[in-house]
Amino acid sequence: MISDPQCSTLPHRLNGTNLYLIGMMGSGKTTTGQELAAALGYRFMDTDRLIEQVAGQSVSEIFAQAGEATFRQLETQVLAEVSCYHHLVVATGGGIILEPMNWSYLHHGLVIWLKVSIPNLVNRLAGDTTRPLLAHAALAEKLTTLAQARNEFYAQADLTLTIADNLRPRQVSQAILTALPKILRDDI
Ligand SMILES: Nc1ncnc2c1ncn2[C@@H]1O[C@H](COP(=O)(O)OP(=O)(O)OP(=O)(O)O)[C@@H](O)[C@H]1O
Ligand SMILES: O=C(O)C1=C[C@@H](O)[C@@H](O)[C@H](O)C1
Repeated sequence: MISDPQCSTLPHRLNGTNLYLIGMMGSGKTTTGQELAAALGYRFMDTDRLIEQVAGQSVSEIFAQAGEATFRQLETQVLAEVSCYHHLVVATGGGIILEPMNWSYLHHGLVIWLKVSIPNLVNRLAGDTTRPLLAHAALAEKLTTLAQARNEFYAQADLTLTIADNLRPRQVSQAILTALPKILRDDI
């Protein structure tokens, strides 16, 4: 539940507007998104998990068997469907920001960038084998290269939250709740 009285009118002011979390792999979109959804009384969805349900395969299997281009098509298809609903917190795939068409769906809601330092991402993702773009690569170097190519797209978010390395998921969620009123638009 929302504990800060300043944020207690937030669910009403949001009026069901979806919140889309964007950011690098490991930035905490899923973990934080679940906290945020619970605090707002929203449903939580994760585009990677929805793609896996549609395809009947894991993200790694889709990349290996059908290739990244097919994964990206599925990602756009899933995002288009998700954007038809409301009262959702959506954890998006790290690369969803690369496809211009995806922004037309993301902008149906409010877009929040979880900006996490590369060393912190490395700590979180070391040993994780579920992210195909990080397989067979030196983790810090690969994450740095991806971030350099993507940060200009992540920066198109409505809200950027720079996450201190020691901030727990619940504190990140609380920081989003505190910052959201400042970016609420009149047209939502
Ligand atoms: N604030 C946090 N503090 C410490 N660990 C965290 C925090 N947020 C997430 N983590 C951990 O980092 C890992 C990655 O988190 P998560 O899966 O939520 O990231 P993600 O952004 O959804 O990644 P992806 O885009 O690859 O699915 C998990 O092990 C999670 O427990
Ligand atoms: O950053 C990326 O491009 C990706 C992130 C993951 O969430 C998955 O969407 C997939 O592994 C690709």
